[in-house]
Amino acid sequence: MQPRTAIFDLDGTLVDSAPDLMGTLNFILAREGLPALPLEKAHSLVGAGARALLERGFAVCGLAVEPARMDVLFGDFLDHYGKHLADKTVAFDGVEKALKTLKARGWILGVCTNKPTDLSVRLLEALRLAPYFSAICGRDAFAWFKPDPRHLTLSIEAAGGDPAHAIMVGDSKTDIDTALRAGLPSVCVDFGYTDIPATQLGATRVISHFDQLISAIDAITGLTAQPALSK
Ligand SMILES: O=C(O)COP(=O)(O)O
Ligand SMILES: [Mg+2]
Repeated sequence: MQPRTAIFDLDGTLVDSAPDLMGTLNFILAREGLPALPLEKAHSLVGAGARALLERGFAVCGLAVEPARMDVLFGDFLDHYGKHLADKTVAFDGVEKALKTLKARGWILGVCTNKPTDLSVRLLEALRLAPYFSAICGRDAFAWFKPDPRHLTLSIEAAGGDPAHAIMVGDSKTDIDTALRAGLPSVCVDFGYTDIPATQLGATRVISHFDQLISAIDAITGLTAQPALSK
């Protein structure tokens, strides 16, 4: 059988990174004399990359920032976050067990995230998850990024997989839209960072814990096998 590829989103899917992302956002806001935003705000702020997080954070505080000033703040954000990216961030429960099981079954694994590639690699290394992945492709890895489907299809190819035999696992509208545009099935976790309920995003399957990932994937691969079986 053709090896299959599972591509994972990072923030809100594999890792609960909100405490460190929001910690850095609040560090920048405090420096600008603005009040801290609560951790729960991560649901509406995280998902489109660090720059969007920063811009959205200032917008929530009612402040429009000039692009040139935003460039400087973004540099400061990356600098601070880079030093704190694994302070409080942990993998979601059951992640490593699920990755191990998929690997043992011969699946190719990869990451497709809107986080910068270098930070994504460093975070996954700090959490000892990097060795599971054949490719870790951030927002800057290609000329396109999620929800552009080429970020996903190129990540699959970078991992050595075939987009015709792949699935996306994510937590947000961005991830599921990307999978839909690429014509791929998807699994959406319902514990990530999104204001829209996971069940409303159009994913093929929704899971509430990584312990449910393997059966969700089995159901999807069973579904994709059905047309061939009925021929
Ligand atoms: O950090 C972000 O805003 C996005 O990251 P994700 O694509 O891994 O969810
Ligand atoms: Mg995410």
